[in-house]
Amino acid sequence: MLDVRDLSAWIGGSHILQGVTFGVEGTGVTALLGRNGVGKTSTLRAILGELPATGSVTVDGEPVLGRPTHRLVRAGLGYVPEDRCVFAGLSVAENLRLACRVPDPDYDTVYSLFPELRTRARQRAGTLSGGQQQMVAIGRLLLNPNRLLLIDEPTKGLAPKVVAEVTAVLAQVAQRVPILLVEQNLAVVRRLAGTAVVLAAGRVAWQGEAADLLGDADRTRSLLGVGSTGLGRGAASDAPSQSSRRGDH
Ligand SMILES: Nc1ncnc2c1ncn2[C@@H]1O[C@H](COP(=O)(O)OP(=O)(O)OP(=O)(O)O)[C@@H](O)[C@H]1O
Repeated sequence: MLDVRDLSAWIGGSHILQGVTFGVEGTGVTALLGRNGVGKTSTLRAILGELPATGSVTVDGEPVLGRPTHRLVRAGLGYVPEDRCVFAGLSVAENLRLACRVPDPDYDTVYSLFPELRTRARQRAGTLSGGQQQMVAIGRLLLNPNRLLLIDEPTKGLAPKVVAEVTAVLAQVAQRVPILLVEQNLAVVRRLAGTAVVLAAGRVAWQGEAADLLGDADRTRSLLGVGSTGLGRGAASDAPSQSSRRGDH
């Protein structure tokens, strides 16, 4: 449903995306992977019109590259950036209400997936844990109809138990709407993704079935710089460079 072809973008004189080409199926989770700094976030931002880019991006055959971001969001591309962007000074209910763009927002789905958002409706979002803020960020997208969700590192910095909770919720969300997921935690990728696209130095270095990537330790190591052993152990056990990541609960 999403087709990205020859996407090219520059940031401050650096050629960050150098002809990225891949597709996203209309169901399930496609993981966008790669070592730090290879251009995963930039790819999402280019698709969404936040980063000027050349090439072609189509959604269900409709060209969207270069359209303003708000138009793409209205057309059904939902985005959860890495920093989640919840309004810290507003309550959970206010954060949700602000996101509504349709007359009949789907609170039933949101509250069935995230019961805590109802019980914490009056709590200021800034006082929520990282995992709860992630729920707000995903929940507010689901109030509106979506054709595709682009979610950037949703488990980054979260405690293992919370990673497992967020992962379980994403699995449920993926049954309703396809997800393009940037994720460093390979246990999460293994649990969620049917397809994987691996970037290296601004290009697609590999794409195929996620199980084929993660089942091949040498390939995983050469493409991602991490081993694939023990992937089933715990949700946070395989993230590279976790020592440099922020602790959060
Ligand atoms: N605003 C910016 N100014 C300068 N350089 C940038 C900016 N944004 C990204 N870059 C550079 O572009 C490259 C790609 O960044 P990007 O965030 O897309 O990578 P990534 O694969 O998502 O990395 P990570 O896994 O660390 O989040 C990196 O080298 C990064 O330093």
